[in-house]
Amino acid sequence: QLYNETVAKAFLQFYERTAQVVWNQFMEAAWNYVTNITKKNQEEMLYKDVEKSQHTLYFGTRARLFKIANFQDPDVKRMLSKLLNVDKAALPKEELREYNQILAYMETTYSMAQVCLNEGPCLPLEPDLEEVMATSRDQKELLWAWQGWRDAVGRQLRMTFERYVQLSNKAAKLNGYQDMGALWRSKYESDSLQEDLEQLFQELQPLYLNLHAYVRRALYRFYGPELIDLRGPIPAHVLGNMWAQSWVNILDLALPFPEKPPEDITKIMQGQHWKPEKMFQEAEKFFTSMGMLSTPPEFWTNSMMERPTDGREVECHASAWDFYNGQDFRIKKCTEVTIEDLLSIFHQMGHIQYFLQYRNLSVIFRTGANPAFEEAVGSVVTLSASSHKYLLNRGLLSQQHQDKEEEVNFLMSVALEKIAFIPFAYLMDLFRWKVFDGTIEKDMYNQEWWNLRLKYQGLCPPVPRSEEDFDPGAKFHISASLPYIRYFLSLVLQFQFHEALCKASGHMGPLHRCDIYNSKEAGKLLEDVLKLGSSKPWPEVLEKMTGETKVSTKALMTYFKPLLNWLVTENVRQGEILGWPDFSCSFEE
Ligand SMILES: C[C@H](NC(=O)O)C(=O)O
Ligand SMILES: [Zn+2]
Repeated sequence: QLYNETVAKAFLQFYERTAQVVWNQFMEAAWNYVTNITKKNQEEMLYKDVEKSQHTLYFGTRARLFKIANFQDPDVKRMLSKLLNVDKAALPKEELREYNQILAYMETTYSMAQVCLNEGPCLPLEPDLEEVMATSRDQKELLWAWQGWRDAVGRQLRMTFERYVQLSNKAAKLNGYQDMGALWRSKYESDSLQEDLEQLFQELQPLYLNLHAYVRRALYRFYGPELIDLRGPIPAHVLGNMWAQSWVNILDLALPFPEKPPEDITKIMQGQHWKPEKMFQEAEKFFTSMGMLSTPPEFWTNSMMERPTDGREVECHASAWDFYNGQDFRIKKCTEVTIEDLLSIFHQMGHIQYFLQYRNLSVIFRTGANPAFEEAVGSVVTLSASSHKYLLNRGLLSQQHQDKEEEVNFLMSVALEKIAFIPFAYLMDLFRWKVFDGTIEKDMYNQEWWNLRLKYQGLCPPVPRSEEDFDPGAKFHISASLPYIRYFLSLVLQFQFHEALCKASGHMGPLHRCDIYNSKEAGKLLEDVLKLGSSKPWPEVLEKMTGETKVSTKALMTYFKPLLNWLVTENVRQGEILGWPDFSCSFEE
């Protein structure tokens, strides 16, 4: 028949040639906008977005004409089936324009928002408000930043978000999905995704509940009973982070052995006059030390490594960019010289390494095996980069070895970053899936958000919230319409990868002491996986790396075993209550 496999191959080649051009032009326009937010650049980006959608729709509708089921070549079948989902391009022209304007408005409102002091300067999120949340120990100042940020962002986005949900669902339905949450979940090619995720979450609960109880005690010691209820949720503004998604900045309050504080790597970096470019070079060097690919010259000339000082408005949230021409790859980050930013750069450089490894695949396959793989690549390297062995070897620590107690302190610092993150990363899309499927009605957005924050994270807002507020919008990924479950799955996956790569590198001893720097064997294993992009179903790719076809918490639990033992002993000694039976938030009394 007319649309046979031979025709399909020619069709896909035509797609390939045209997509590279159209996507590259869109990426350039989008980059120009987020690194110089002006009306003109927004218009240019919106125009290129329409062109990209027209291209997607043209090929998506024609892909439907092929009887894919009868085809032999697995790549042809997989490529054609991926073209069938045209996402927002399915919307009628006028609604697509409205949708793109809404997306730009939400993301820009977030990026431009500031909180103004009564008399004097207005502070942006990065680096100022994040610095306050990380370093202030004055709960009134923390509340000012926490509430100010939500007034400046969330409240402005509430109405727009309601329309965003409507148009998202309309686009999803036009692609044959129940709602946008179903379309987002389809990227994982699994009909048991939600059950599997819940299972992973349940397995990690003991670790989280013990950490939560222990940190609550530490905060109680510092802030006292008027702020902290030892049987209740923790107020969300005293955990060292604007969204309480990472608690690493309150390590000083929660150090298991305070008489053996870890060296302050940020101070050491600043003492050694590190600059942002050196931080990027350090991250690249990690990958080349494993025999993996180095970045092309364009990366160093075109990236935005610091917030510009020429008055330009930019989107500071860190991200890695593929320009789909096999040569141009960039990172955008408002870098500060801190260890937190160094590890964030390792994470972003992991995205770049993925882009480099799969750049010769069809554009259709130039994504991670699933979105969590993309996030796990950079994060698995940060597990080595934050190890004592690596930091010592790179001159960022001077103390030769860690004794048992210093090791518990180290594991606590990693847990405050990784374990604290688990329930946050899980609930972000639990919330949005329920918003998209209608379980959460628009006049319940904020109270349902805090119900989930209470249920999963054991947090309370520090002051009463209302439906005038829209606190979810105060998180980048919600204002930027970026799915988040990828970070939850990546949190588990990165330890599974770490275990496999450490084994390949010949590492002996505890998993948390492993550092795969300089390991060509680990590099080869990782490279063979990244080269596949999304050309194979991700269980096959996972099996290639780890020998397993399922995501498993085993490696994560192995990594943190010494800490969990210490936490359980400590919590029993203190008679801690795990969880928050006093579930009301203090101001409600
Ligand atoms: C974890 C996630 N990282 C990222 O966006 O790069 C975040 O910042 O919330
Ligand atoms: Zn990422």
